[in-house]
This record gives sequence, C-alpha cells and structure tokens, in this order.
Amino acid sequence: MSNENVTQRLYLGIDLSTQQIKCIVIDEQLQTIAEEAISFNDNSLLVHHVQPNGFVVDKNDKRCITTPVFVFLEALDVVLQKLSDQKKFDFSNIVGISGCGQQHGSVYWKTKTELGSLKTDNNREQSLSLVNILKSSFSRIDCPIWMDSSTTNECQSIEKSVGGSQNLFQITGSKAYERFTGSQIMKVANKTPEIYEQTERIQLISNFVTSILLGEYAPIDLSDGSGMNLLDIRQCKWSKACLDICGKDLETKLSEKLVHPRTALGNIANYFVERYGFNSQCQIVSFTGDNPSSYYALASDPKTIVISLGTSDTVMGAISANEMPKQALDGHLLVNPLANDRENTLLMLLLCFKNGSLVRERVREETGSKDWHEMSVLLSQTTPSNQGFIGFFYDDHEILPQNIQGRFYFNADNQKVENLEGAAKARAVLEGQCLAKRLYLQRANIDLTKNVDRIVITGGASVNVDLVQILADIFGKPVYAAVAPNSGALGGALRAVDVITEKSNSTTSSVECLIAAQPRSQYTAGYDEMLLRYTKLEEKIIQDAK
Ligand SMILES: Nc1ncnc2c1ncn2[C@@H]1O[C@H](COP(=O)(O)OP(=O)(O)O)[C@@H](O)[C@H]1O
Ligand SMILES: O=C(CO)[C@@H](O)[C@H](O)COP(=O)(O)O
Repeated sequence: MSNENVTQRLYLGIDLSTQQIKCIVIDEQLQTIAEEAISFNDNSLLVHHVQPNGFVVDKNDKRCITTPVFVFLEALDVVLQKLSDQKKFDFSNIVGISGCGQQHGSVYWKTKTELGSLKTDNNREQSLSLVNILKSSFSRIDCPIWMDSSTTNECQSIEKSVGGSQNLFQITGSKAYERFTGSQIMKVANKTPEIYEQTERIQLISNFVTSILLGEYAPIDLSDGSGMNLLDIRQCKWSKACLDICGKDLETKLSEKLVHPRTALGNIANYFVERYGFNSQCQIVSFTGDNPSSYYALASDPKTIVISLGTSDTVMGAISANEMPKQALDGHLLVNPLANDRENTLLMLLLCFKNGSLVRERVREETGSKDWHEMSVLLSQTTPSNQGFIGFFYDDHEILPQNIQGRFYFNADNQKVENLEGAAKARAVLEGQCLAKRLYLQRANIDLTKNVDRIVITGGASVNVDLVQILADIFGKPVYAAVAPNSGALGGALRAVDVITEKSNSTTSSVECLIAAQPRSQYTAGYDEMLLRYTKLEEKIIQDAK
C-alpha cells in the first residue's frame, strides 16, 4: 500500500532508554492513539532480561556498566508485538517513525550482512526474531552505557591530546566525561584491540535503532553525536584531532556522514512489514538522544527549561551559538535539535545528574516507605528547608560534580552527621537534588530572573507531586508537565510529523502542557539561603575527595 492510500495518517515514536523501551503513536492532530512500554528487567516478557534495573554492573569493577545488545533487540520486537496486540490502530496507517535512545552508549557491529537481510529477505521464516537473525552480527555483545564511569584515564588522554579541557570544550562543547562515547571507544580500542579490529561499525544507541528499522547502517545525528567528545559542534563535523586519539580509522567505523535529527532516511525494512504489518512506504526519520528528543517535544520557547526526572535527572535549555562561553562549563553543549538544519545558530545546554531515580527509590526503601505515597506521608511531617538538614546522595560516581561518590549529611550548623532520620532523609534527597539543578544552571550562566519563564518536566518521577513542588519552590518558577508523559518517544513522533508533513517550524508549540506546581514565595528566601550553604558544603566535599 502506498502512503497516499492510508486512511488515518499515524506516527510512531520509540524511546530506547536506560530501563525500558517506550512507544507512542500519535495522529496528525498530535492526539495520542496508543502507548506501550517494556522494562528491560521483565523476565515474564523477555528471555534477555537484566535484573534489577535493566543494566549490568561489573562485579570486579563497579564503574563498568553495560547492557547486552540482545536486550535492546528483543525489547524492540516485544514492544511492537504488544502494541499490535492492543488492536487500537492499523500498523499500515503508520506513515513515519522516529525516536531516541539513551545517550552516549555504544554498539559494536562486526558485519552488516544479516542487518541487510532485514531489508531484502522476502521469504523469511515468521518465527525468526531480531535476536535470531542478528545473533552473529556484533563484535561485542555488552554495550557500554551512559552510567559507565570507568574511562578516567582515557578522558585525560583526550584532553591532553587537544591541549587541555578548555580546548576540548571549545571544539566539542564538553570537557572529557567518562560516559562520552569517545573515551569508551578508546578503552575498547586499547584494552581489546582484537575486538576493535573486528568492528566494522560503531553506533550510538539512537542510530542503532534507526539502523534496525531501516535494515542498513544509519548515520549518527548531530545532537546525539555531540555527546561523544568527537564532534566539532559549531562546524557540525567530526573533529579529526579527537577521532585520531580515540581509535585507528575511527571515522570509517563511525561513518563520515552526520545528519540533522530531522532527516528522513528511507523506508522501513521488510522484516517489520511482514512481521507487524507496517506499510512498506513508512518512512524512518533519524533517531537522536533521549534528552534532545524530549527537548524537541517540550521546549516551546527559549525561556523554557526542560527537566527530565528519569533514571538520570537532566536539565536542558537553549544557548545561542554566538554566546558559547569562553570558560568550559560543568555540563554540555549539544547541537540543538530545534536549530535550523542548514545553519547551526542554536545550541542546547545539557546538565546530567547520574544519581536520579534509583537513589530516590533507595531512599524510599531506607525510610521504610512501601511506595511513593508512603514517602509522601513521611514528607508531610517535615517542612521546606528541612530545619537546615542537607544531604548529598552520590550512590554512584556522580557526573555533576564529576566522579564524586558517597553520601554526605549535614545539620543546620553545617556539621557532618552520620545519618538522617527517615522523614528528614526523605526531604533531604529531594531538596538536595533540586538545589543541585539550580546551582549548576546558574554556573552555566543561565540567569533565572532574566532567562527563565517556566520549567517543563518529564520522565518517570515527574508525576511525584512532592518533588515537583520542591522544584517549583527552589527555582521560584511555575512547573508544567506535558499531557503525554513519554516526551522522548513523543519528540520522535513529532519529528516524524514535522519531516513528513514538511513543516519548517517544529510542532512543539502545540504540545499540551498543564500546570503541575506554582512556586510558593514564602519558601523562596529560605531556599536561597540554603543554596548558599549547599554550594559551600559541596565545595568542601570536593576538596575533601581530592
Ligand atoms: N511516583 C513516582 N515518584 C518518584 N519516582 C517515580 C514515580 N513513578 C516512577 N518513578 C521513577 O521513574 C523511574 C523511571 O523513569 P523513566 O523516565 O521511565 O526512566 P528511563 O527513561 O531512564 O528508563 C523509575 O526508576 C522510578 O523510580
Ligand atoms: O547521560 C545522559 C545524558 O547525558 C543520560 O540522561 C542518558 O541519556 C540516559 O537517560 P535516561 O534513561 O535517564 O532518560
């Protein structure tokens, strides 16, 4: 069937994130038609599951964190099957697909032969799944993901090779960070040269999914590509100096071509037409990173700050390319997915805090709360500013501040205390995380008074009313939430709409957001003062760690 003959034109967005894969189907009026999600730890649905949270922490080196590529492949098949089982729409009406992946993670292909067969093979046995077909296609099964912090040495080499962290920031928009793909590739090349040699193509998780849907290698997009320490973000091309230090012939392994995240790349592979009944003319639009994709969906204007409360917590905003700071930031500048695809005048600021939802879950358990509601009851026994108690919860090596690990608690006199009692600890984790977001946004020269009108939230924890109220009070700004909560997947579906209907401006201004919390001015002064204490205590923690 050709695309012109479809009765209802639908768009599918897919988000392959840290703990799960999520899908959303929307129509041309941007109404949600169906949603589905599969957790990577679900042993009732996935043979290739990983418990408890969908990724593997190496027993010998806790900084090494990976997810087997088969988890991604099986989850994609299962989520499409579940979406089809809903029988809410006809798959042949889907005219476009795009989406996103958790950022920085890397996939190592040995050969594209079986990948190509997804596109061309017409007489495949129906029982063959993506895992069956692609089982011999990879040179390495375990994909390093963004939570990996094992590449400190490689980061130092990259910075040294370009004349220091300031230079690296001016080229790539970031100082060297352990999870960024350049240092991860360098580690594979140096520690396992035989695997690196065998690798024909290295992909990010975003263009890996695009490739599966196309049945051919898809290029990396500029926004997700900015999270590698390999891309010259102002020239929008690879930096030869960075490529050369990270691996031999790396440009060939990554592919020379880079695309804007609003690029149509071709029709869907035959595998998906035969197995799920997709329209053979359904177009695949470049996937990007989950944060740029959420930003695309929710940043209706430059004075909106988008905060994602997922496995990681992230803060996103717009920066003009002409205003790129001279001094390197603690944070990242990416090619903005909302920028014009011919002229890169707009960058996107991204701050990422590793200790997000998993720490909140752990504190919930430590305080004896069975669920989020019980934690909320506990919180109601406390007051904003927590009688001066402050906590820093870096259960995993943190990104901001870089590489700090441990728990640190302080009383109102700034004295270190061993632990906090249940209710105070519950408030401390939420307040500490929100104070960190405001602090690092200010450090990135975003003036809250002049440059920010409102905050839009997304991610699993964005439904937590206590967290959202604390965010509004600490920032002194109204907080809005999108009606459709899976903004990464939604951003994908919206890009597919924009590309296929050839809209020159993005559809994001039409995404419905509702007020989730208004700031309460009676608490702002207390939080302003608390932020000053938080800043000093954080400095002390960093000094003590040196
Ligand atoms: N009511 C809630 N309060 C706080 N956190 C929640 C709530 N509901 C879900 N979450 C958190 O959402 C997280 C998953 O968020 P999500 O954005 O889907 O993650 P990711 O995209 O990184 O896989 C879970 O780890 C869970 O702790
Ligand atoms: O490392 C980063 C961003 O720099 C993370 O935000 C990953 O992109 C994972 O996202 P979630 O699964 O937590 O949404």
